[in-house]
Amino acid sequence: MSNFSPLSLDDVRTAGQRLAGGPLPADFWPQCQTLLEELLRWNQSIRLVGHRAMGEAWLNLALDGLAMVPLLGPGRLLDIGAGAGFPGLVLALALPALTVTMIDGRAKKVSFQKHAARLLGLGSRVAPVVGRAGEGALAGQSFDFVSLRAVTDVAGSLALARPFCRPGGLILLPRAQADEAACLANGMAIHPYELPQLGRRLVATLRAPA
Ligand SMILES: C[S@@+](CC[C@H](N)C(=O)[O-])C[C@H]1O[C@@H](n2cnc3c(N)ncnc32)[C@H](O)[C@@H]1O
Repeated sequence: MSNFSPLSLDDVRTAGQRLAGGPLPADFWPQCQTLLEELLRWNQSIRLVGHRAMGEAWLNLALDGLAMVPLLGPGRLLDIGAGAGFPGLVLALALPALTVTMIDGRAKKVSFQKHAARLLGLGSRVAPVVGRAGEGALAGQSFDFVSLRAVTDVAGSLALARPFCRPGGLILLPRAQADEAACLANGMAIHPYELPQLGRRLVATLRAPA
């Protein structure tokens, strides 16, 4: 996106540390750089994401994913509609005690998830799945955390997430500021954050009854 000011790696790290709310693994930044470079390289021949430049990818994919870190802990995360692996892969890199299942209906996107997981040495901590949640895929499985970013509206996201969230588990929806009213109307808690150049966004959460 041409109207983005260039971001230095220092700017990115400072913002990312603030969003994550605590220390990240020592190899997080170089691993994330490798992930985004590989994504943009694949994206030249197979359209996976709308972003074309590194600055945009750092902001929208990496930093935006880090905003969920303070709300997560050890356990199992299901990222529904993860696309090329976002936020799932960023969260797997940021949180070594988290295992991440990513599901998407588009096989080409899941191929990239598998390739990136191998490249980054994420091994058995990451499980990429081709399929559509709500249509039988992963039926009967339950997770400590369920996230959906940019998949469908708030009520539709909650309907997709609920069957996969264990009692007492947490559903997380990273959303635009404009969705705050819809999140509140669905009984969700709001966790606002600020992205450099992109402004205020939020992660809305809903705790499943224990
Ligand atoms: C706009 S993309 C967002 C991808 C990623 N979450 C991100 O933020 O970059 C939405 C993705 O959701 C996937 N999707 C939509 N409904 C789905 C469902 N029921 N199960 C699995 N994937 C779904 C689509 O295939 C698409 O890749």
